[in-house]
Amino acid sequence: MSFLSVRALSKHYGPVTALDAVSLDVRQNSRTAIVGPSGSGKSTLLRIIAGFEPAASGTVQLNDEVLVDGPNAVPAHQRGIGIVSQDGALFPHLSIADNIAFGLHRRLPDRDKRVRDLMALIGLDHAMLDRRPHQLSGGQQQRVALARALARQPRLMLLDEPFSSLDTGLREQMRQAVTQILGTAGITSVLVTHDQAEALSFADQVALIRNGRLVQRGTPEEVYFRPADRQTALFLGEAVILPARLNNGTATTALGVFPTNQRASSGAAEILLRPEQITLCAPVAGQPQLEIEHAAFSGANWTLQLRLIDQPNHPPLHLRVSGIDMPPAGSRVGLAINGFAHVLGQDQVAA
Ligand SMILES: Nc1ncnc2c1ncn2[C@@H]1O[C@H](COP(=O)(O)OP(=O)(O)OP(=O)(O)O)[C@@H](O)[C@H]1O
Repeated sequence: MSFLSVRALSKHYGPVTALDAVSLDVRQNSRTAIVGPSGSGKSTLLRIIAGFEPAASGTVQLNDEVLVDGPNAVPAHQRGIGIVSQDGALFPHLSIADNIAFGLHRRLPDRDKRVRDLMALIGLDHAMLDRRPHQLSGGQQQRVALARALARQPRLMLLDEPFSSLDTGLREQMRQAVTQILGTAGITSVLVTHDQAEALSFADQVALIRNGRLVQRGTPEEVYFRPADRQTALFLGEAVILPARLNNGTATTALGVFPTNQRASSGAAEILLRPEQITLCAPVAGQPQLEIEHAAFSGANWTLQLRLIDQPNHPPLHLRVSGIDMPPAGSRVGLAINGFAHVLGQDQVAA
């Protein structure tokens, strides 16, 4: 049952088609991440849902209430939607308490208590209530922005790249904290990000947009291991993509014969393996053998360049693997493949 329903939403800026008939369903109490390259239309979609931008055509419904029907739209402040943007946009001249209370009615009897409860929810000390935003760290300011948006008890929370101004460690920490806060508050949320790892770890549904079109949506595991096409595969993470000949549920490739996730397909195709599916092993007679040409250590992983020994014309294979005892450059190895190779479709949208 869809809580937020977007149907055939289109938007043009002069000759630019920012959104081209995008449809998306979001379940209540779920977390959706909209991911895509820069300029793909993610923020435009979020801004139309929020009511900051009119649509050319299409509809948006929230809990069966029509918010957008072509150019007709319910005003943003009547939608019951909260939004947290990249910079948080706190009012610099107001205290933290007043920033959070901004959305609450002035005569609300338990106003102070609501503010204190929200401070507790976002994990900030009450002693910070009298400070101004510039006296807080970037991560703390983003928490306050979230508390301010939560104060209005929104039906839906929109998060527009809310972690992108934070540095890596804090980003991860904030992502976990926000996921937990939204879960505790039971609020349906939609996150826009161009960071695929962020999308995969935040959401229970990932929607991938390219050139204004929805290319794929599914669980993080579905879109990562079974991407719709080559571009999507490469966008969502590191990928080993190989030409293959399909037959009866197997793919014959330069690296060997693997089971595929599409029994019915046959003929020439490209298959995808994620680096996590590949491990190095001792060379096996009768199986393709490889030589390690370069091995670069980067802490948790090694990045290897491998040469197929019996196929001098085959391009080198680049692989990220983990391991403590890495054989030195020049060593011969074999590869073991875990799970299924995914058969890639044709790219859905021309680049
Ligand atoms: N106000 C505007 N006027 C003209 N063109 C716009 C406007 N806003 C967005 N666009 C164009 O619409 C397209 C989609 O932009 P949008 O901001 O939605 O992309 P995005 O996926 O959010 O990108 P980013 O990740 O860089 O923020 C882009 O080609 C952009 O240049």
